Amino acid sequence: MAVQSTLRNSQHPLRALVFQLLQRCRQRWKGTSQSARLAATVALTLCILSGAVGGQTWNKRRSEEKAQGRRLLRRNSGLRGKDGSRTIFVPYRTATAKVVIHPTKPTSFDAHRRLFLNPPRAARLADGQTASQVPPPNTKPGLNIAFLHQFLSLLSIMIPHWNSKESGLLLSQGVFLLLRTYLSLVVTRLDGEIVRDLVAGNGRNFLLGIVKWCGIGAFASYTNAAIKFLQSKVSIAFRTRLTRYIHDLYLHDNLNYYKVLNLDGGIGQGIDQFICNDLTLFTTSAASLYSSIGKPLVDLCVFNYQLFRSLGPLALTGLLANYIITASALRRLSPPFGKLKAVEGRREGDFRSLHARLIANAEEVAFYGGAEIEKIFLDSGFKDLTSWMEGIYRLKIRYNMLEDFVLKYSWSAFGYLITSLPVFLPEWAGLALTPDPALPTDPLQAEAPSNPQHARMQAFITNKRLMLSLADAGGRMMYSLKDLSELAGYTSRVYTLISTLHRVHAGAYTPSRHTQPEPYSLADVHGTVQKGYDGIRLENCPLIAPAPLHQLPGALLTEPLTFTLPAGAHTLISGPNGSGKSSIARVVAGLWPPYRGLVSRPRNMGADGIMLLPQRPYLSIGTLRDQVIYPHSEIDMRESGRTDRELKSVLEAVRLGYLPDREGGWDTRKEWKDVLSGGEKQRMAFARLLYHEPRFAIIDEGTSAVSSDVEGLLYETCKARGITVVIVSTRASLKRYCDWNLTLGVEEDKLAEGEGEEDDEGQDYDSDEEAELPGWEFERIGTEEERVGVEREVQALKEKLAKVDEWRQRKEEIETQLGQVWVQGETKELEAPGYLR
Ligand SMILES: Nc1ncnc2c1ncn2[C@@H]1O[C@H](COP(=O)(O)OP(=O)(O)OP(=O)(O)O)[C@@H](O)[C@H]1O
Repeated sequence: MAVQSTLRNSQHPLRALVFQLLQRCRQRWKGTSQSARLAATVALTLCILSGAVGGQTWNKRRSEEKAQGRRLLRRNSGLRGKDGSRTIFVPYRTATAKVVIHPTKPTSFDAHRRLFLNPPRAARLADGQTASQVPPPNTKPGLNIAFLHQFLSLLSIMIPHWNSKESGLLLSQGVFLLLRTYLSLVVTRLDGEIVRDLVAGNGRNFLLGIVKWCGIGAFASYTNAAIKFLQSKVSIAFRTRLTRYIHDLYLHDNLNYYKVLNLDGGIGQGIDQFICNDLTLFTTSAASLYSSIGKPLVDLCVFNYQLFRSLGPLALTGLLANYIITASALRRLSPPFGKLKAVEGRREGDFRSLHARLIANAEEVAFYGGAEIEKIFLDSGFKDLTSWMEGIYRLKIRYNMLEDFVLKYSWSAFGYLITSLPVFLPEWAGLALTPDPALPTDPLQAEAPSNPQHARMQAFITNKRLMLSLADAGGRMMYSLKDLSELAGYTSRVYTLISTLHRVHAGAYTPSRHTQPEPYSLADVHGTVQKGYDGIRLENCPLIAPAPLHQLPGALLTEPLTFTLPAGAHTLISGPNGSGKSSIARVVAGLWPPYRGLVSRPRNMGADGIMLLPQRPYLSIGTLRDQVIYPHSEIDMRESGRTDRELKSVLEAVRLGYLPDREGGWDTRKEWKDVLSGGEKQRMAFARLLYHEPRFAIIDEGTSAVSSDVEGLLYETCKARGITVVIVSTRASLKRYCDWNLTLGVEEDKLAEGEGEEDDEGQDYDSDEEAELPGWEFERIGTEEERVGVEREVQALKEKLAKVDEWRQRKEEIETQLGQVWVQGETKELEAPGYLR
């Protein structure tokens, strides 16, 4: 009995609890009166009845919802709630599943901005100066305070309230994790008992032990499966929260999706890699962290305690010293996994964007036959990625060798040493040597082995298993440290994405203290945008093409513009290529910031406001109907009371009335950008214009691929529907549809002729720097001056035409003279010229 483990002395707490509860219920039932039992029966009957009625109502509502879901799914549509939420239906197995999406509240963005744009000084680590660079570029992803801050900031998005779904999932996972540790303990004890009974030749107890083993095994398997399931659920829940948050911020009305790529430039072009890949890796890693660190931590505490009881304080001290020494050695020798993972993510993103580029421009590349060169680009992108990954694997070899040796072999050798303590040094062994008389007697105690050999065997097996479990827990803990470093890398990527989006959203481009912003950089924006003006107005507004990175200065394109377009002032914006015509549309749409001056425009985009048709026609995914009503969805269309019949008349107005029949109806889904021709795409853009009927429309080269007979019809139809058109084009012939002409890129000398006139309008051309810039002219089409000019031109042409007969006669004379020379040559060969002789 000297080395008998005390594990067998403690009563099963679960068994005791169940027993106690059953006892209490039995006593209560016996003590209740007849009337109380009657009341309970009536209450139970009522419960069953109301449950049945409720169930029926629920079932009816559910089948109605299912039918509605199927209908809406077919139409690519959904429902909109009063609180701004959207209910959509997605295919799920053979039916549909209802998904309610609540938009992120603006106040949540405001609350989070502090976390993402102004982290505590300690969390910035490398650079406390640069406020607009969060995290600063030289902060290395790794296990440091910055990581803690970044992770907690992301956690506040992933678990917004203590009573959210994610907290519930984590709690249930925690319960299962504890249960698994408890079951491991039970298995450990059972293992010792089975071996003991086997060695003692106690067949009945041995078989009983095997049956118990199988029962516990089944339960443990369920527990393991439940833990994995809950881990995946947590990962998906985290990903859903973060993805929706990022989508709300990215696709905000503030046009962050354009600005983050074209103005900020902080995260390059690979934002899709951040959202689709890095976010998944981060959430998977974060969800597994809970079980991969939580479980070993609990195991370590419980198993250490059991070993302490079994093997004594010396063993515990040895174990703890072993952990501390090996953990610090591994940490010191481990490569910077966080940083390596972050760079790998960026290279993956670069490679992915090369493919995305090829997909988007497949036709153009095919026309040029550019497969070879594109392959070189792709191969070199892939080479960059693989050479980086090979570097990581090379670094890992050394570390994995060390890790394997330490965690598998040196730890088990150490374990044998520890478990041998009671054998070789019984006086150092644990509390098992002095059984506590106060402990309740185990029912199996009676069967405790009387043979010290068997007892020693049992204790050894139990302790060995405990040591193995402990080594396993410790090993997992060490592996988790590596996972933690990788998580730091993913965290840094996701945090960088969200902080950049917040920076773009808030326009937080303040220069660092004691420094001046670069002129015309994003920190030097002083213009004003006035929304709600019934027209388009620019006042002293220079056109500046932003630099690809927000710290750099932008490029001035023209002198400051001043013009006003009220309703009905149809205008042509013309000028040479690259003079900044489309840039005016960008400034008005809010894509580019107003660096100086004032920009006024209607408040709404679309109906009763302003609409801009881009130079490259865009066709969205979805049905044919979705192409006409874009950017409306079918929900918006139905809510505004529009019908398919109206859509048909809109298509007829742009000479596309044949499309619904040709394509098989309004609900047909196709890759429309490949189905429609260039001219059809442009006419579809006009169909959208006629559907939305804005007050103002800026049409950028909107009819360059449309046949000339339809071109006039499109503009005239727009004007007839009360849309004020602003045509951006290099073709002066479009003047005929306009009343005003804004010409950009006007030569300096031509501008000088009208300088006095411009000065009267109060424009400022004094600056030497600005005087070198191309100028502009804004004039009315069809003025007296222009009419006289055109008449003079016509007169000149008439005079030239009158001379045509005279010139024709002269031409004939010359031809006759030349013919004579040739006739001479027919009879007698012409002599060679003198210089050849
Ligand atoms: N996103 C951008 N970032 C930086 N510069 C840009 C950007 N977009 C355009 N530019 C530059 O701004 C200048 C004006 O471009 P814009 O597209 O307004 O010219 P445009 O007059 O419309 O030309 P085109 O007649 O060829 O369409 C060009 O030199 C162009 O290189």
